[in-house]
Amino acid sequence: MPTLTKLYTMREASQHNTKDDCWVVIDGKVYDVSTYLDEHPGGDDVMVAATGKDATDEFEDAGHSKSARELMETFCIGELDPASPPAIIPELEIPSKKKQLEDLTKQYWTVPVTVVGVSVVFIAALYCWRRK
Ligand code: HEM
Repeated sequence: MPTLTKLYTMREASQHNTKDDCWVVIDGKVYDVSTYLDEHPGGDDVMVAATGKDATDEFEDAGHSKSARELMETFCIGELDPASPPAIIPELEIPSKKKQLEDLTKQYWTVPVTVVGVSVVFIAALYCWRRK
């Protein structure tokens, strides 16, 4: 009989990214390490920093022992949905054509308006000074 594994998307896993609620994704599996953070010999910060992405490389780079790997399995809550995107891609803000045009118009008007304004004040001051 096939085992029923709960599947999570990276987006879902990435929402658990605090010291009270921390999930890490290692080698396609999702681990809820919330209760282990305080005891983790590598510290809680590294674990929180490893959320929201595939942390396999970080995990392997730390050179975890066989017993660490066995302990790790006790925190496994499921697997990463293979159909979901492997990483969170921040939505790009594409400025609309109207906004681009507005910005450009603002830029082009600021300099001449400032120059004309300063010139008018200067000429007025000069005129007043000469009339004295
Ligand atoms: C379920 C996940 C994890 C478990 C159960 C776990 C467990 C452990 C254990 C037992 C050790 C002590 C050394 C050993 O026996 O290998 C350790 C050390 C360490 N872990 Fe983890 N770990 C996990 C995830 C991570 C992740 C995701 C990172 C990095 C992003 C990380 C970084 C480290 C580091 C840097 C050390 C070395 C600490 C030192 O020796 O100064 N661990 N971990």
